Amino acid sequence: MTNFSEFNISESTLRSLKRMGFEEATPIQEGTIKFALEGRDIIGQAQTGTGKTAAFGIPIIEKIDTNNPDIQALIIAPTRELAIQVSEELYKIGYDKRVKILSVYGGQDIGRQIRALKNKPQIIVGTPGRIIDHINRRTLKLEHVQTLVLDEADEMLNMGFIDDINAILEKVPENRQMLLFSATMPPAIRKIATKFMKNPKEVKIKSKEMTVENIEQYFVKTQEREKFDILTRLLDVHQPELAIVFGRTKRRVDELAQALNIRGYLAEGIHGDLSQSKRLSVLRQFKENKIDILVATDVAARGLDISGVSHVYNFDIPQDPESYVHRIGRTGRAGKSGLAVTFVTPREMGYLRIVEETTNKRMTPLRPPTEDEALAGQQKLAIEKLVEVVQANDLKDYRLLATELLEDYDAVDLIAAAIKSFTKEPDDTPVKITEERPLPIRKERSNGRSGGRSVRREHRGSRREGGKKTGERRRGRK
Ligand SMILES: Nc1ncnc2c1ncn2[C@@H]1O[C@H](COP(=O)(O)OP(=O)(O)OP(=O)(O)O)[C@@H](O)[C@H]1O
Ligand SMILES: [Mg+2]
Repeated sequence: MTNFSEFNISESTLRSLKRMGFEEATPIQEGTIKFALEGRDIIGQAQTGTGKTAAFGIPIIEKIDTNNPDIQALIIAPTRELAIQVSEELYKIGYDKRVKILSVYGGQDIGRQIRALKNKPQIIVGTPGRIIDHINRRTLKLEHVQTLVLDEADEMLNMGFIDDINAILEKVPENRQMLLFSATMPPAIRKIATKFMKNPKEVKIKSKEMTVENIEQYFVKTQEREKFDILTRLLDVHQPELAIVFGRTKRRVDELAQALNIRGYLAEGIHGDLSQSKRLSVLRQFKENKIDILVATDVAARGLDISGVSHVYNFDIPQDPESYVHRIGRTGRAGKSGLAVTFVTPREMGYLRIVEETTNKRMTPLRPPTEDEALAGQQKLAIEKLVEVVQANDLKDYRLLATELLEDYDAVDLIAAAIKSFTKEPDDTPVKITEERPLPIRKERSNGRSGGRSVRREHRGSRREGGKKTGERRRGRK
């Protein structure tokens, strides 16, 4: 690995990187920064959580002329959450150089964005729909853009943003540099890329598997109606630091979040029908550990970087292997370890095999924990909490009471009672989870890795979230 100081980058950026704790470049950064600085178009593919944001962010910051008030770089991302996250990372990289960055996305007051645009940002990070909106209002001038980035390019095309992206491309100078990044690059996107790009340099970080090694991957074969109890037992045994549970539909996510709360877990759902402010507040609560479990549709999968996510549960197996890669990639980021469990009904085993074929990695079958094992998991946590209280050494006001109690009761009974009261015992309060129809029966992909696209489109309607309430357009869906 190369230390950032060995790249041809400025002192100010090096200082910012150092403050961020970045010392060595990750492989994708090492493979792309030099070419990006030279002005080459790039198609960059590397596993989830391996620093693709900085791979385009560092050269962009380097190239910004801070004396020039024009918008010099435009980054397009599929969701607002991601647009915000990318702008934050760029802000950090450009901190010492004092680069001005603005994010624009649907759901946020446009007047406020228009005022912020007057403040002459040099980099814009935005979602396609809102960028188009600003172009139409003539509040966003892109004629001096030198670098254009599509983060999660394949997802934006899947979401039907191709017309929007075409329209945006028409507004940026033809001789701009274009950078395309994602962990998955299905052949269709390469084809489109070559249409838009000039002699792109393809940088693919070679690895045996498409998913990172440090994620342990399991599957549980189970009937639909048993999934929820298995999930709660797994949560009890695993005791995740933070977990994401993915569900197939918005209804599923709402029901799961509610059911988890009924059973005593701190969970919140996130999906495209929620208001912008609700989505952001849920995400903030999750980042601040005020909730332990985020229940999400694929909306939360792409690109989000939340430290502390130790476990990912696919309550429903995703319909296409790319989604799987991005979903489980929310854990095991930046070299940390993670664990992913995918639930699969017997009829859906074909999908599991397709995922494995694509990722080139087999999932280990996992036996669902028993109720006793779940209880043992919770008791272990209770003991940890109890010991923490003891170690905090702040029991002065309780010692006398304890001594008095010990005159009447047995010491072991008292401790057992304390553990019991700290233990979240398995709970079978009835919950409502509407059964999802299993995915249509599928045989293994016949033509290897490249056949996913058409299948993905067919079932689009049932999986994807509509953009109606979100102010984002999703065209191109027939
Ligand atoms: N050189 C580095 N040294 C240390 N940490 C890094 C480095 N580069 C990036 N990171 C950190 O690694 C994490 C993952 O980076 P990033 O979000 O860019 O991954 P990604 O490749 O875009 O993943 P995804 O495919 O999920 O979008 C972030 O927290 C980021 O700050
Ligand atoms: Mg990313």
